[in-house]
Amino acid sequence: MPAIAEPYRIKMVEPITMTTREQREAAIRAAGYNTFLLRSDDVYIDLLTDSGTSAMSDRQWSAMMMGDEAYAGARSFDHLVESVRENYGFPLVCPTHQGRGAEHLISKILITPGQHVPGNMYFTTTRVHQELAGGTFHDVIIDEAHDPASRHPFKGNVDLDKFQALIDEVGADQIAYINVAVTVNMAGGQPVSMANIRAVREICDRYGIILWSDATRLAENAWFIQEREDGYAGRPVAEIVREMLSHFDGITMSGKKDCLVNIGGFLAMRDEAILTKARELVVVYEGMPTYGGLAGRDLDAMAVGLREALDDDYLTHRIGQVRYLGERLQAAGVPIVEPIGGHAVFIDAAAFLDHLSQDELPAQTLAAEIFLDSGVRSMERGIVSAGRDADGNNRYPKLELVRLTIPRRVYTNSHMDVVADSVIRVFQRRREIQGLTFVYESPTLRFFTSRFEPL
Ligand SMILES: CC1=C(O)/C(=C\N=C(/Cc2ccc(O)c(F)c2)C(=O)O)C(COP(=O)(O)O)=CN1
Repeated sequence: MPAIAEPYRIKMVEPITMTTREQREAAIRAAGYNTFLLRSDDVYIDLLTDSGTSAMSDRQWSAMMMGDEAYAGARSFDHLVESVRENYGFPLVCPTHQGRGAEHLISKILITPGQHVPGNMYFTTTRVHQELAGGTFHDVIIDEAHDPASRHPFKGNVDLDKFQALIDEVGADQIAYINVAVTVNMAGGQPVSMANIRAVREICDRYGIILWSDATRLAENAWFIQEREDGYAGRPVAEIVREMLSHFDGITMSGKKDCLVNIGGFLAMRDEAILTKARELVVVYEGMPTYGGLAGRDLDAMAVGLREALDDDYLTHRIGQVRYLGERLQAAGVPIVEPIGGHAVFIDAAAFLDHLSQDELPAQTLAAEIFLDSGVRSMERGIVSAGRDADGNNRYPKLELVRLTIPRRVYTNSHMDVVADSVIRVFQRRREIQGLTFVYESPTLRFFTSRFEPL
């Protein structure tokens, strides 16, 4: 892909400082070898997450200054609704503090305890809210998604046979809804094709099953459709997003990704009955239906950001930057998930540290080693993130990954070079690296707060 310069100029900067090896050794020990527990000041280049870490534009900041902080019926809510209608095509919106707020509401609304919820690979907060509402998650993603080396162009696709088999097994009436994430975070930021979305829609129409989307990275998904799917070359991303979403009954949205804000989320839908239930619940868990746990200024920033995230030049640069980092690692022989995803480069930690067993926590170990080498923070997305099953046994995911997650409009390719050089240095001395073991294991979403020590 031709390198393009940032389609913006920088108007404000936040100084960052490089630490010493001694400072980093003390910091990672204090953090229990868990990058989630590091202090921001101890981190040089922060690739933990693209969630809430984007840089906002001058248009977003100025919209914030006009935020309406009325408790009820604020103009800011109207601005968000107008932006969702215009850009996503959904008439009804219920704001929440962030994506999991929306996941909480829709799980309670659509799931009757004992029902089943198929989806294209799990995501931690999505699955936990489905389970808390009494649902059982079933992974219906195509097999290629679980193979880091497979170059399938749409690894996020639903396996239609798996979906049909679940319907045949439990009955359509026992399927609360199917949740199609665009892109698929845990598979490596992998997209779903328009053809697959249409095919899932046809099955849902045949059986009367609700088709929902986790639209958190929908703009990046649309950019991959433009790049890879027949008939979409040259079509604006904004148009592709509208077509994608036209097939869904509604979405949960974490605005902290493809709406370019630091906090925010929402439910968007067509069915008034679902909105009515969402409004009954949102006042209990988030706030009035016109603010949903957010300040008016946050709603305005999200209304502007969701439109900016659909810009073709912005997306070509953003995805190009992720690809630049991935290609530098590939050139050095570092094993990564292919094709390179939209929001992150996912290192195949199992291949990288193939002398460690999964019980020696390769991804957790590698994330700590990269931080020790350079102060670059990444995230474990392997056995620790997968957690334990209902019987209390460790889940053993096929993907044991370290995610180098690129915030939007924050770093330059010079920072990407620092990251690549560090990962390559660690790769060159990988045989010296020993694993980690739990010293404290949190019972819920353990990757956030567990602590470890070297074996
Ligand atoms: C595809 C999807 C997400 O990626 C997502 C969040 N993502 C995060 C933050 C995070 C979440 C859960 C973790 O185990 C994790 F370690 C990191 C992330 O870094 O990727 C949410 C939830 O949106 P909320 O964060 O606005 O509530 C829903 N759907």
